[in-house]
Amino acid sequence: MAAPRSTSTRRFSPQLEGFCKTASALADAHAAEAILVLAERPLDWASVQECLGKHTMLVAADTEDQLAGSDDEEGSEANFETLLLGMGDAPVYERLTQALLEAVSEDLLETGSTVVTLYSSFEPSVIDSVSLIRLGEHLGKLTVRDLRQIQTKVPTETLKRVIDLAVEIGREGREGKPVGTLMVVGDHRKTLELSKPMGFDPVRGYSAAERSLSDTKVREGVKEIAQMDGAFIVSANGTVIASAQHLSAPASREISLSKGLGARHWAAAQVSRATEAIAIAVSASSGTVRVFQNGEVVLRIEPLNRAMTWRDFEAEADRDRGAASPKPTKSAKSKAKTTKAKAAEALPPDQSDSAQDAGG
Ligand SMILES: Nc1ncnc2c1ncn2[C@@H]1O[C@H](COP(=O)(O)OP(=O)(O)OP(=O)(O)O)[C@@H](O)[C@H]1O
Repeated sequence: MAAPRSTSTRRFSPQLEGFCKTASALADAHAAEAILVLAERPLDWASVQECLGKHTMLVAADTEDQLAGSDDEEGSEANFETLLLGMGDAPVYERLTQALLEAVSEDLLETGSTVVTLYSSFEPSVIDSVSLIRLGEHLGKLTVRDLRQIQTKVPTETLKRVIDLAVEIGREGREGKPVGTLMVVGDHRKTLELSKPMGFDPVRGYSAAERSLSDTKVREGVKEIAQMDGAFIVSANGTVIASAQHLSAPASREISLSKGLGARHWAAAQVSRATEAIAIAVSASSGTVRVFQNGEVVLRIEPLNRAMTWRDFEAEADRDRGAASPKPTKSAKSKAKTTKAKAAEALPPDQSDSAQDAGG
């Protein structure tokens, strides 16, 4: 049984109280759906909750320690919905964005919600800022990570085009039905060696110009073909080389994926591990787009209800990739479940021979 967590060291300072009251008033004035606290250390959650009042409350933090006592687990003094970010030194703007994306993907917030956020922007670990964020406007302009940080031989223009197409497929589906797909971009010769047609390939026999993703008609055709089983193979210059392909890259013990991701996502992870290609998986069930490189998710884009635009990240272009890279995220609650099922999760559905091997 978990011991009750002590709050004795967590002061509810007059400053924190002032910000909580301000956040609550702001949420009332703008009919905000929720108040999100981005915490850098555990707070006196009971007092924070009391002060924030009746609003839906979320707390996001980088580590489980920082979230301690905030959720509805035994021994907690509050019942915030918690979001574990694991983003280390990422700037507050990125962490807030990730927290909001996570909240949307966990169905804690709607994509069009208005949210009041409390966070620390000037003095580390001290809540000193409050913002009113309209998610529709904010998240529509963002991706979780800067595309340019994906270091690949595939030109950014091609990647952007394929990812935009994937996002459209995930968001729009086809004729009211959700559609998932898989696109593998770059290193197409090696990718072809690891694939075989699943049946009829609709792009076969067309000239390269007729298969170029720079052409709107080709992109529309890809959306049609995406309803079929299998993967697209796209060259670095944005030409569709093949479609409806079954990928069978070798399993790697380095790969582990979140629970709930099935054969399509395992195929994406494995082909990106076995080749220099970038694999882009669109989940039919959620519309989420995941970009895989070297067996890992390096970018995740949630299906927002409006067109995504790409920001210019000049200021961050030279930043060290590792330091700037948010780790894969998960809410604290789903993480607990994930840990229990770890061995099972680490295996692709069709490779259940050795949990230890695959879990790495
Ligand atoms: N190795 C593969 N190569 C190409 N396509 C594949 C492969 N494995 C699965 N797929 C495609 O993915 C589809 C969905 O499979 P599955 O439901 O197991 O994947 P998933 O990762 O759970 O994705 P989703 O979230 O879209 O359901 C399959 O019908 C098939 O079209």
